[in-house]
Amino acid sequence: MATAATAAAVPAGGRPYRCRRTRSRCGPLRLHRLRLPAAAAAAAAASSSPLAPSTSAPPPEGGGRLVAELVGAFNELTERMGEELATSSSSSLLFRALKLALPALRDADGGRALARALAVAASLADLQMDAEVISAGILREALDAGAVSMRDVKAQIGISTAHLLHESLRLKHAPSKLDVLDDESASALRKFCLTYYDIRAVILELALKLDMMRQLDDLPKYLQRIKSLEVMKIYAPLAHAVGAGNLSLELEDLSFRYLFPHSYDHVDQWLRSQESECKALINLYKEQLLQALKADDELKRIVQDISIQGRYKSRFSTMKKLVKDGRKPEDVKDILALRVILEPRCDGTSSDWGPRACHRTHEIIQALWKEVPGRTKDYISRPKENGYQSLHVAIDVSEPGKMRPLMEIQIRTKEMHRFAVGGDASHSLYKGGLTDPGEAKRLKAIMLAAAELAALRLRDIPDSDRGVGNCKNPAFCQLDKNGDGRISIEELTEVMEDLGAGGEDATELMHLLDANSDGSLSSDEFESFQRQIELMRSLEDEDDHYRKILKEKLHTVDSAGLIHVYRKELGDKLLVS
Ligand SMILES: Nc1nc2c(ncn2[C@@H]2O[C@H](COP(=O)(O)OP(=O)(O)OP(=O)(O)O)[C@@H](O)[C@H]2O)c(=O)[nH]1
Ligand SMILES: Nc1ncnc2c1ncn2[C@@H]1O[C@H](COP(=O)(O)OP(=O)(O)OP(=O)(O)O)[C@@H](O)[C@H]1O
Ligand SMILES: [Ca+2]
Ligand SMILES: [Ca+2]
Repeated sequence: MATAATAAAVPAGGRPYRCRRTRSRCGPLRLHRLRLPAAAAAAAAASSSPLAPSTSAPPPEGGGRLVAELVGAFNELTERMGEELATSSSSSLLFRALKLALPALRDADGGRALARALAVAASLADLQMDAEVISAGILREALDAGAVSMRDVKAQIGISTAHLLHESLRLKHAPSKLDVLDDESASALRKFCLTYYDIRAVILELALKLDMMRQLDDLPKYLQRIKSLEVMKIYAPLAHAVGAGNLSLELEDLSFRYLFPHSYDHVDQWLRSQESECKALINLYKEQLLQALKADDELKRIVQDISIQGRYKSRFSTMKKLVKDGRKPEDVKDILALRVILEPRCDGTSSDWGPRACHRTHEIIQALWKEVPGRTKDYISRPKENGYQSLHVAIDVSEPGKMRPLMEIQIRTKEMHRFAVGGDASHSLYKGGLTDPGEAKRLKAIMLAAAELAALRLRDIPDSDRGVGNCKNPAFCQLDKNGDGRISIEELTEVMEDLGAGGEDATELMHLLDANSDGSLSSDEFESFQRQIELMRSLEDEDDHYRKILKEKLHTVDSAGLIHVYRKELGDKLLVS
């Protein structure tokens, strides 16, 4: 079964993932517990992949394995956060949180607890949350499991992380305040959450809910439905309200799947049957349109920047359109979608350069593709009551003998886009169940204030020669405590002890990685170790990918095979008896 995570062709909102190092892991959330099997190490040594470690050292065991997990998880998180958020203070905070969580969770729930904690942290990093929120995400599972205490968190991580954890524990019980989960009480509860709880803790809770929804198969059916209902009524709209677009889409799709499995299957089958082709088309059209717009002389004169976003519609959003007014699938005009965002030149003397650029873009589109008559909406000439401005056209991308869903193109200026995302016509109002523009403004102000305060706490340590700009390899800098450019045996022993391993493990790891036998690790030696860790993690990802495919394939065989025949026969027989 396709997951909601695969539904969006291109991240619809939020910022794209950025890879600082030349690694291939900047994709959807996949963070796993690191295993270092001997076979994998042999594969690493034999591999011609550029990721293959230059050292043929066997993979570390015991405490060394914990260090490898620590470094792998740390690298992944800082990479997902992006360079400007991963300040020296943030790196240090994350490193400490991982050091506390790893030994506490390593063996809990067969390793799944650690994988869950890291997946939550990865979601938060993808949402571009700060290191305090991410560290709380790492530790929440350990706190729930009783493996660390609030006192540990306060002492070893800091008061801000402890506060977020405290808030998120309070939030966990918020739905129990309701007797019935109807629209009115759900809306009141959402408002309550956004008013009385720390907004960053709300976001942490959303990431935890996403993780819970991804594991829902493990729960009994009735719990699956109760949890899905809560997510549908409370958490998905909350995610829209705080602007966590992709997260809300996935929450919606997952809860849709558990609440209405038959309807979900219908929509899923229809969307899936054309998904890969349509996603490829979106990327192709995006490129074609960008080239055409950039080549146009008139546009060149009045516009200084053009960007295009694309997306494939989610399962739940499609279902809503289909049932809204009983329309046919071919009448849903935004299954494929592009959005052109134009930035008029600032030296423009004429104030209508924005609208002119949008209309010129429309003409170029008309020359390129087949516009569906009567489906164009010009909210630029006639803005919506809430002030929303954009020009919408529907394009028929079918070919002879090949019917396809329609493609919507939204054309707007950067200014109009800002308003559609954060102004009175904001997406949080449009989708987030907020009815009052004042409420959206209040939320935005709270968000900005929270970010400002967090930035004060998390900025680079002044006068530090180990700030982000000076530290090419943050994991190395965390281990090289005295900043002399080498990781000594004392430094390695210290981290081992923090992870609950002994000094002899440090000696063993040093022996394994110290290629020139000078008794310490240079940055080059450490980078070889990191490449090895990276390779192991990519093998794990592949394994995970294959496992998903096999699960799906084997399930298909099951339902068409003997078990299915048996079940049907039994059902038929019971019916006539
Ligand atoms: N942020 C924001 N986006 C909007 C608003 N109104 C419309 N949109 C976007 O524009 C798209 C299409 O809107 P319309 O062209 O008005 O279409 P519609 O009347 O919703 O028609 P159907 O898509 O056919 O149901 C929506 O799916 C949104 O993506 C708004 O007030 N705020
Ligand atoms: N034409 C488009 N091009 C690119 N992204 C879009 C386009 N239309 C919507 N999106 C984005 O895709 C995400 C999901 O949108 P979705 O289709 O569920 O709802 P919507 O288009 O905003 O509203 P509606 O339910 O009325 O269609 C949102 O982040 C939205 O901004
Ligand atoms: Ca050192
Ligand atoms: Ca050395």
